[in-house]
Amino acid sequence: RAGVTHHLPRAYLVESPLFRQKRTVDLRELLAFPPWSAAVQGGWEGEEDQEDNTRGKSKGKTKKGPVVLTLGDLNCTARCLYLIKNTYPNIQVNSEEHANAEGEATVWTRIIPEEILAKISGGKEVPAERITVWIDPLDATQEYTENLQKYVTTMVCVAVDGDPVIGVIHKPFTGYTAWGFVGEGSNVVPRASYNTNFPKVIVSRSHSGKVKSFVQVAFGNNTEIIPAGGAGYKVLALLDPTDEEQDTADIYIHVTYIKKWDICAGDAILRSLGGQMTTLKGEQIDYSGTEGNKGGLLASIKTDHEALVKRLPPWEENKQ
Ligand SMILES: Nc1ncnc2c1ncn2[C@@H]1O[C@H](COP(=O)(O)O)[C@@H](OP(=O)(O)O)[C@H]1O
Ligand SMILES: [Mg+2]
Ligand SMILES: [Mg+2]
Ligand SMILES: [Mg+2]
Repeated sequence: RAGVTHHLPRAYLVESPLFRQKRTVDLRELLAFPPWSAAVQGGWEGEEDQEDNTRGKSKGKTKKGPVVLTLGDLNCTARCLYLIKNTYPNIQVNSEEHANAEGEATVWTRIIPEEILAKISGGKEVPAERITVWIDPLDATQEYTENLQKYVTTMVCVAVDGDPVIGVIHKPFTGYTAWGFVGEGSNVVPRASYNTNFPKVIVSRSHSGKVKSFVQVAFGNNTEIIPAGGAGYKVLALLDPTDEEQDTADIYIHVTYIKKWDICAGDAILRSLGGQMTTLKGEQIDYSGTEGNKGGLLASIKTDHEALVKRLPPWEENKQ
């Protein structure tokens, strides 16, 4: 018996404020997470004044404000991982890029800015174990190397029990940011209407597989197909973002393998607006566990999504 006396009663631990603080997360804290909170709040102007100024160097000005160097976002990966893991060891963080976060001394104060407190009500406490964060510091890498900057985004997504809940898609070269919080709101809106009889379909330009014939079988040989880079960019094409450099489309289809950090943020934003992103068989995508999505993608909004799924030809994952 003597050996167990040093154990504190479990009830004591669970009631301890310290214990609770580390194990439940107010989801609004994650929307307000410092590396992207400036973007969520609508601008990068204050960025260089922030106490913690490691996010990225200003690379000159556009009429919409400073352009943030994409390398800064890669650097953010290390900080993001470190800050989240250090504060909430039980949150699962999956990021496309890995960097050594040693020596990162920044502290996350977890203060939620007034603007977010005003827009999103409380009661969003979730046990950390149920949260998975997906980070894509650079989406449309191929296009970035071709200097096609309009396609480039950085994305963050928070999933709870595998469901996408918060999504942020930021365009570092124009400073535009779209975010959505399922059940709470979004700073972006859908367009007034969508043509799904003869839809304009946006698809990958560099990982296309056999998407063209797939789309033509589904919607006809004259279907307008828009090849574009970036999964974040293609989701924004379904909405009405206040960003000039943006194609528009009625649906987004992807037929090859894709990773969950590429799609979770777009899925969350679409869901926050009543839209849907599913596999080509119409299944919800689970944003916990493994990083790959093998079922392809169909994204739509203000549309009978199931009816679209029915119009798609048979699809086999290993034939793309
Ligand atoms: N078949 C595939 N295998 C792995 N990643 C893929 C893929 N198809 C698309 N992706 C990734 O999904 C994102 C959007 O692709 P696309 O621009 O072709 O539509 C890109 O993310 P990254 O640029 O972050 O790597 C791309 O690498
Ligand atoms: Mg990649
Ligand atoms: Mg990506
Ligand atoms: Mg990437």
